[in-house]
Amino acid sequence: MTVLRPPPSPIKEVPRSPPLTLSNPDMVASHTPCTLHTSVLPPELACRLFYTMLDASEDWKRNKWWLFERLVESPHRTSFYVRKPKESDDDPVDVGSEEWREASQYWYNGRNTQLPHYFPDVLEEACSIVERIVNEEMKKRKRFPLEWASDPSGVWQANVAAANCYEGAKECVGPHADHMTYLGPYPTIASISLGTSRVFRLREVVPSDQKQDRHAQTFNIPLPHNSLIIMHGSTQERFKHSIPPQPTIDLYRPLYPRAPGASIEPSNCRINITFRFYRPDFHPSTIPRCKCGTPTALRADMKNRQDGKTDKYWWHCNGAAQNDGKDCGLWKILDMKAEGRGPCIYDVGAVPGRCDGEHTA
Ligand SMILES: O=C(O)CCC(=O)C(=O)O
Ligand SMILES: [Fe+2]
Repeated sequence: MTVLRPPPSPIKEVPRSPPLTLSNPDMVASHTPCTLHTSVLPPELACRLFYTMLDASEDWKRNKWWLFERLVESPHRTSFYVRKPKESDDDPVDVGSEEWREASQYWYNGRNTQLPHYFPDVLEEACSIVERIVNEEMKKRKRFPLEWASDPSGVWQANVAAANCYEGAKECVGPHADHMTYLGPYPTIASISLGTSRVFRLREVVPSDQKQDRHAQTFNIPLPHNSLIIMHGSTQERFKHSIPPQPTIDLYRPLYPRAPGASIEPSNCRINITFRFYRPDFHPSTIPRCKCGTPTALRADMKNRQDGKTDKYWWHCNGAAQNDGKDCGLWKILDMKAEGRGPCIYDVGAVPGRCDGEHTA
């Protein structure tokens, strides 16, 4: 007897797109959930901030963590800053408190560190300008249901900054999405670049149920001195970002000398500062701990994205990074309501922009 079977369905060829360089703000906005802004600070301020952070970077550290029984070191130096509280702050960040020491320590993968520094004055000056640009941009964009609903005006403010120094063409940071432990879902992160131009690379994590239909594309965005890239809500949920090593870089020649009459020295360093808002409802005291006794880390379930409202996030043990590569294996789903977090855009309803959780770029 011959059994007739339908012919096997042909394996679908999914076309791959080559990496695309996004060389201007319009291209960045149309392919990614980020916006690019050039010449953001007055040139003298940008130069002064570059010199201040470059000098400070002598004391910045290379992060160290355990990876498969090997202690590895990050191929760049990093540091963490906390904004000085304003007199009008209801709930100021106290840089001296144990809780903020813990949050800062988290930036260094759980290693013991000194207290974080307050923003130097020049960083404060730059931060006010960056905040203005971020808020103008956010007014034009839809808001996501799980974003923090700060106050009815929806003003974004940075309360911490992480800084990185990449010396030469080979220093880099590998592909990652920023942990959301203190940022919460759909954070806005404003990232300024000073010094040598480097490529910022974005690559989408394609959800498991779309893998049959499409491949991720790599986007390369050259970030020149004094440019700002804003990673808007959904960037950390959908994309990994990196600063890849390059075969060569162009030296940066500052516009101004360090002091009047001094000669101008070209530099092979890039300074990056990411301004962030650590949400009060993700205060260090509220972060679940695991059996290792350390705060867990929060990350988005990038492969199983939902509708913006019911997206999944996981608290997971972060102990392995420092505990000889051993973790306690804890994975626990974030439950905003049960954990008493919010208010989110979704809770307050009437806010500027749309809040339908639909993704465009
Ligand atoms: O240097 C950059 O532009 C990216 C830095 C970064 O990804 C980070 O600090 O999380
Ligand atoms: Fe990052």
